[in-house]
Amino acid sequence: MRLHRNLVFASIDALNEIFNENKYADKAIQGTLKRDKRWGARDRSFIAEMVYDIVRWKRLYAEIAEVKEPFDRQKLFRLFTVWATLKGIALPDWKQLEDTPTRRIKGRFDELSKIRKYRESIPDWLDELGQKELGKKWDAEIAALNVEADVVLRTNTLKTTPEKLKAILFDLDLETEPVQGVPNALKLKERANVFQTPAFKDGWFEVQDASSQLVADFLDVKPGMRVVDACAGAGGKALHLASLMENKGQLIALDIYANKLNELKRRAKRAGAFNIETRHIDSTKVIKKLHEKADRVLIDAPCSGLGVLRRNPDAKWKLQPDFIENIKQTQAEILDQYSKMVKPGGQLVYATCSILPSENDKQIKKFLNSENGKSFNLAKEKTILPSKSGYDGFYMALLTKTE
Ligand SMILES: C[S@@+](CC[C@H](N)C(=O)[O-])C[C@H]1O[C@@H](n2cnc3c(N)ncnc32)[C@H](O)[C@@H]1O
Repeated sequence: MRLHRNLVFASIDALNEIFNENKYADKAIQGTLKRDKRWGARDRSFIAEMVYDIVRWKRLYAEIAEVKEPFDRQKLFRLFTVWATLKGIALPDWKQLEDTPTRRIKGRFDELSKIRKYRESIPDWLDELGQKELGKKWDAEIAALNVEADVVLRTNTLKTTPEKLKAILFDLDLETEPVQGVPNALKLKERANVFQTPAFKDGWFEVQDASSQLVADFLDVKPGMRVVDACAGAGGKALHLASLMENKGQLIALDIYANKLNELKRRAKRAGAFNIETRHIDSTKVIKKLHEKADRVLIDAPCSGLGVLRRNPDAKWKLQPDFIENIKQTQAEILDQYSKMVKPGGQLVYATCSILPSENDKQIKKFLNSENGKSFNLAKEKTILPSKSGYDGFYMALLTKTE
């Protein structure tokens, strides 16, 4: 592979924005890719791959390169030389790359790979937390969370079928395959930007990981029901729920952020999902008005996001232990208060994209032992681990409220 100067320099700029200006990796990459219209698909994937890799392996590469934060441009180039050397890419004779000790890089990589926190490139606190929560399973999970995620589509059954979607994408040279156990999912055989396709613009599919697609199914909604999606955000699961409800009945999408609900409305229009009503949670009244009114409630709770590190590698560096402690408190409060919206005999799903038991089954156990939780029974629960499934880490529990 020949390294192109403008692509490498643009990637270094993106890394500077991520590490020194606190930008999210996906936003920094998106902005960088817009810079030069002449860049083709290969150039774009080079930038995305290199930047994501260096973000993902920041700690390991910095140890190998013997550089400490803050990373000025010279240090960023040293991280880049580690990346290129480990990938077996011949380095050009640019002055920024002079005196790269290639053999030493490989030696240090072998040495540091013996220690998990370096091998998996994670902060000390995260390694300790993972070990404490998952014990022997942590090794395999953190390794799986460092693998680049597949692109999975969810067919919008309000507009088409997986078979038709597969055929339409095939005509665009986008090959897909079904995902076992996830009926409306199609996995891309090769990464591609699917957002430019007419099928996406016409609302035939959404990009949604296979594990995430199991959440709406878990709630067992039926057309004509009143369903509340209590933490709807920009609506990934709400759109899925609307399609399972065949646009019949009422789907009330709540969130504390109005801007996310606006995005949901935009997506719903594209998807042809007409039974969604958004309500901004700007006071406790919004929840009180819905007490005992819903056949089904989905709590897709705010969480650490540790199950989706594959697609957000910079979360390793942005997450803090305090945030996780606070979010657990929020999860408990949400379960306590929002469960009141379920009708007697109705059902509730609590879900997270975390692999930590303290955010998942332990949170549910605590709720079931609380005053409000006493009227619920655990019908079933599912923990999806990335090492076993190959998809994102998720947890979901279905609770039934007594009549
Ligand atoms: C995991 S995300 C939801 C993702 C969304 N359901 C989807 O499928 O695209 C959690 C959401 O909870 C929202 N949230 C945080 N605190 C909340 C609260 N107290 N009440 C309701 N929503 C809350 C966040 O704004 C965020 O959109």
